[in-house]
Amino acid sequence: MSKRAPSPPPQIPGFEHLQLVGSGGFADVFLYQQQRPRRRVAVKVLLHEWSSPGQRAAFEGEADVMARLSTHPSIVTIYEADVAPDGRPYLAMEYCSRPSLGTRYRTERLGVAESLRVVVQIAGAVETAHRAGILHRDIKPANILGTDYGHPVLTDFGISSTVDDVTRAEGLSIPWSPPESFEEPPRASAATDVWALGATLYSFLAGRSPFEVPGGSNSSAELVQRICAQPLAPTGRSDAPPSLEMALATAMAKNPQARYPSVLELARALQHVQIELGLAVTPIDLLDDSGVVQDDVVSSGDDDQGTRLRGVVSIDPSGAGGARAPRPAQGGAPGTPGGRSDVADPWQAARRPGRDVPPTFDAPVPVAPPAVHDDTARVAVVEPAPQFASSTPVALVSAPQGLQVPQEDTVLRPDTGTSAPGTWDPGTPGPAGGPGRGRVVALVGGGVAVLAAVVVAAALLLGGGRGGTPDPVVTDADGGQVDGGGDAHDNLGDLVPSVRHLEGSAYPALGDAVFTWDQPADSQIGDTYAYQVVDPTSDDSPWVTVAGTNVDLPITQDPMCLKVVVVRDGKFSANPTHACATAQGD
Ligand SMILES: Nc1ncnc2c1ncn2[C@@H]1O[C@H](COP(=O)(O)OP(=O)(O)OP(=O)(O)O)[C@@H](O)[C@H]1O
Repeated sequence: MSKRAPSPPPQIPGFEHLQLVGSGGFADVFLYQQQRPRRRVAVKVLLHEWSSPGQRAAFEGEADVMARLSTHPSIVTIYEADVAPDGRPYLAMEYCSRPSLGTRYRTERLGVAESLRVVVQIAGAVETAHRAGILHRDIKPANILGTDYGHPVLTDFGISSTVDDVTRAEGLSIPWSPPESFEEPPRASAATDVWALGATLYSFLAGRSPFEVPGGSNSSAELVQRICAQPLAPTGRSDAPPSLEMALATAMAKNPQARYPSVLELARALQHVQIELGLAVTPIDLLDDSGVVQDDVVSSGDDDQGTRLRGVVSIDPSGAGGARAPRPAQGGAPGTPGGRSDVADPWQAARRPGRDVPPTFDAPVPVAPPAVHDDTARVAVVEPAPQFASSTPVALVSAPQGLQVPQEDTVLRPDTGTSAPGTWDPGTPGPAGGPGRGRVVALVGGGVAVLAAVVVAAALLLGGGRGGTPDPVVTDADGGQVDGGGDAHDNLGDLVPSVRHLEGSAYPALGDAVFTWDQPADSQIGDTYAYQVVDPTSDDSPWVTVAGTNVDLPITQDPMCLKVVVVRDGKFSANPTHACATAQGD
């Protein structure tokens, strides 16, 4: 936490100051009452020292990007951006009344189910940003806020990048930063966010950041050294399956090329874990089939946009449609994320669909929930119901005695290297002349050299999921399928198609219901199916795999409704087919 005193709240016409919410490295956040419309808003005010005319111009550009992204359900909503009468730029945004994940993961034992759900939701936000050409670069628990409705929302999209001095704007939060952030010059790409999101999930599960030693010394220098040179330890959660530990190890591979090639791929792997655990599969919210969120956001060649700094970088949105493929960045040198080759990277090859092992479904048996299922964030759900904050009490656990919590704030890089303002291509080293890493880098020393050798075996063992968004196929009132359950097409790349013609007949007198369905149009040898009885009071009914195309079930609900997916090579239909059984007379 910042040790400085908060700045005075500015007088803002149309807003009435209520109280301080918190202080960060670059800004203070205040709660204001907006007059028209009347609502509470969080106002983030840049400190005076960051408020030069150029910085204000940068701020406006950044606010525009933020506002566009903020239509995403997992990105904080921006209401307006302006300059207060005292000269400080401010952003008025949705006030998130729930505690941030940064607070929660230190004080609660977050369940596996909730942790997965939150991270998959946030992954949709990050992937959306990537497709718009924006890297977040400061993903961490504290930057995931909780809305009034308990939804997790990502914030802090490069607020520090609104400053037109790259050297000063350059920031990072060490516990969640990947090794390449500490190189000289630093490198940033989508892989940076993949690591940070993985590190965030790890933090939720472990109750500490990944390279923090409980009770030990956790200085920034020691953290950097461990991040760069030490293998990632398992979370230690008995309820985290090996596939989840493997997903974390892959997301946080030292070598950026050994990580998931996109945040979307990480999210899919986590969906796969959800399936394995019998949990509801959290949708990945993306905008459209093309993957292009905005057509006029930063694109390659924006080097002259000097006011857009580190948070707004050009990546190739055109790669988004084929989201499984690694995103080629422009001009990246061989061996850098931008220069990585789809062919030359054995780790990416190992992750390709069809080569993932092991498949999740291999026998027609119920997939049991985890033995220790401590997710208390159960709420009545409508399909699907991503919730983030617990509506029921959770066990509070105190921080271990003697724990030295590392510096979690976004910190400026401690150097005075010259630099030119502007965007930078994530496929190339950092901003021109790059801000030096000073002491941080010096501490890293040769540690980075060992990166490629560490942890990469994880990729070979990866069984990451490749499932899609489980929007159910709509059924009519009689339980008949409206959509027809044909081949699915969504925004997640190539997909396993859906079953067709799912129909159910309930026989109350006999106490059972029979569901039948047809194979997908392009059925393949080895296809199996999984079904889930829809329970309106729970989101974690088990998925059960079957080889055939019908199932006879005892009636446990009225009506009896079923979701069915095709299971192919460990992947599953992007769109589960959904139908309710029609009651028969006899
Ligand atoms: N929209 C919001 N609603 C409620 N609280 C918010 C909102 N935005 C930020 N905050 C809170 O205000 C405080 C300051 O946020 P800010 O983003 O400036 O800094 P930070 O993320 O804590 O630090 P840094 O960005 O320097 O790492 C944090 O406690 C954060 O949770």
